[in-house]
Amino acid sequence: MKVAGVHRRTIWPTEDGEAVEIIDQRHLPHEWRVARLAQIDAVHHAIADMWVRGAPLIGVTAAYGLALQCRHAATDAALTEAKAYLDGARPTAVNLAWATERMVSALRALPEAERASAAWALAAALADEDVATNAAIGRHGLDILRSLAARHPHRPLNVLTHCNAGWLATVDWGTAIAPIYQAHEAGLAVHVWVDETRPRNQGASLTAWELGQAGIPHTVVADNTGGHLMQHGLVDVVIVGTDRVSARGDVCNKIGTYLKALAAHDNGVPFYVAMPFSTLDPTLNDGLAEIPIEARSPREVTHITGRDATGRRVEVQLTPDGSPALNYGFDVTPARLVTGLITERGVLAAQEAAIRDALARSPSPAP
Ligand SMILES: CSC[C@@H](O)[C@@H](O)C(=O)COP(=O)(O)O
Repeated sequence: MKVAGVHRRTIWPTEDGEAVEIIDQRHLPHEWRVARLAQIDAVHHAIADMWVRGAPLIGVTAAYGLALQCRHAATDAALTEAKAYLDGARPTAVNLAWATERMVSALRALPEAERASAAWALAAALADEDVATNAAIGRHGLDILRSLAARHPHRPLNVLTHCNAGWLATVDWGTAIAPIYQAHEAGLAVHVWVDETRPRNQGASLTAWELGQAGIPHTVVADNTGGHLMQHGLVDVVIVGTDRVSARGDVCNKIGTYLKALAAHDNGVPFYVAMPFSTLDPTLNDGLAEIPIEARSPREVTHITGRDATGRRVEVQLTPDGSPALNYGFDVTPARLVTGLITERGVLAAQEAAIRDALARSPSPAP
């Protein structure tokens, strides 16, 4: 994706090879800040405190964290310890454990002396793989958008999305937003309804910023607006990302996604989920019962951060002193409400047989 006309990824190794750099997303959309992560502790903190966020980007960042740690200790025990430490940074997005597992299982097969350099190369390969995967998701999703747009040739296609499953949530392209980028590049007129996504406002601050950088028409709406828009025929399709999908196709994503799926179902609006296979958790079946849901600080609900009239970043309190708040980060949408899963291997029904068949059938696209 281009920022001010320059193509960038969301994570990259430094020229001296001593660290990785990331965009500190806490400061967007008002300030562009890059942070250097040179130790596993810094990587853990950047994930837990959401300097980086979005399931695929969390995974790749953790892979680099493991690679940095390998320079200090690369025994089997050290790898296991580093993996457990990083996996604990955020519990819901399975891409984190997926990426560290890919790293550890490949590194264990190597002599200890070769592990540090191999780990760095492997983390870079995972980053490249993420880009190729998301580009493929974009191509498959574009086919859906084209066929929906053909029903309304004289107006833009209205897509609603929740949270940020765009470029900033991955290494490049995004998952749910990748088809929108590709539609825009192909000259298909698209307009995006962007849910603000309380409490951390990833839609209002990140998705809106990304789409603005790309020149894609969009409108930010309060989270409660989607149902009304759908009742009035103003949404042609919903596309969201996901943090973990169970074997039978239940989809965990940012809190509030389930309500959008219910509204879409009630109004006959297709509800698609963009899912790289790194987000599939084939060990779980009943997503509602089994997917761990991250509970974050109540302060994210009681307070809100933005820019004041002087341009200063400020945090203000919304709630009365002493009112308790609860902050679940994610919810689960049952498979029956999902029209289809847009994956790098094609568009699948959110059903166990289709998912397992695709898992067995074809490899992920080459980086
Ligand atoms: C391609 S990102 C998919 C999901 O990770 C995304 O939709 C989401 O819920 C992100 O949540 P976040 O808490 O900002 O990490």
